[in-house]
Amino acid sequence: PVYFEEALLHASVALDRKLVVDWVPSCDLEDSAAVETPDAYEKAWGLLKGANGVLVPGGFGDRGVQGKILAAKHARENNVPYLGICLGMQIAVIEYARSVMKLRDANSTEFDPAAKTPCVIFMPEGSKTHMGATMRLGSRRTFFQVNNCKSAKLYANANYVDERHRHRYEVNPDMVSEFEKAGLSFVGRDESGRRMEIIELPTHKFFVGTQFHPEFNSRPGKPSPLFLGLIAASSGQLEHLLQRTSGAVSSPTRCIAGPGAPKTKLRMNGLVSTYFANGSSIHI
Ligand SMILES: NC(=O)CC[C@H](N)C(=O)O
Repeated sequence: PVYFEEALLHASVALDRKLVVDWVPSCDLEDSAAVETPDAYEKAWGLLKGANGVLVPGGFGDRGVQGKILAAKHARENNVPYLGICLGMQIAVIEYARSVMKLRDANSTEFDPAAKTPCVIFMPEGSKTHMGATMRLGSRRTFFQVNNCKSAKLYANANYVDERHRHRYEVNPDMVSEFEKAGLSFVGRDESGRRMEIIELPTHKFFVGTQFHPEFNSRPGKPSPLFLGLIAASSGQLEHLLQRTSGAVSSPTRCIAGPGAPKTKLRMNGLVSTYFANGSSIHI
């Protein structure tokens, strides 16, 4: 979780906004919590609904997954900026399949090995390419498929970007065209074109999911482009930022208020899980 908070901070400092991070245990958003722990349920939904942006980070196992799906749905339906990282991208895909495409059985085979509509699947070649290890790890290249999407603009219209990975499952490549027909764009892919790396909802203010972990490459003074996008979208500065990063504005104007300008309090929420523990812990 340290990486996420630091990446959020790097981006907030660059955009001159005060960051308020509320960690929401995703289990508390689930229907069962309304009955079993009503106070926690009220609190979790209050934080989520009050947030200017939502981050759902990575995780393993199925604990708290339903709560994360509800958070992605809330962000998607209410035009709240959303960044889903790794598992956070996979659950956004599952949510889209279930809610928008009416594929009620859609799931990841990580959570249900017998899923009738497996929209996220175990990477078949993982074990072969990594000498017995099943995790796809380390820096890999993502190629942008289109240059007018938000993430390509945030990465300064690069043709490709190298970011770090840590996963065993991936979007089912056989369902990609079905998703794209239903409006979900897969704007970044690996060199084969079969492995999905970045999703976007073009009609949404900022709804982005990445199979990679952009937080690992964020540094003070050199924030992750996608975290900048999340914070900018959460504080009404995305258009200006995109003009700057995509080169439409040539002079290096700051996209934010200068020193002494009043600060906007940015309240963000997220849901999260830590990397190694299961899904229900805390976050932004
Ligand atoms: N780091 C992650 O979020 C991993 C996501 C998922 N559990 C996978 O293995 O693909």
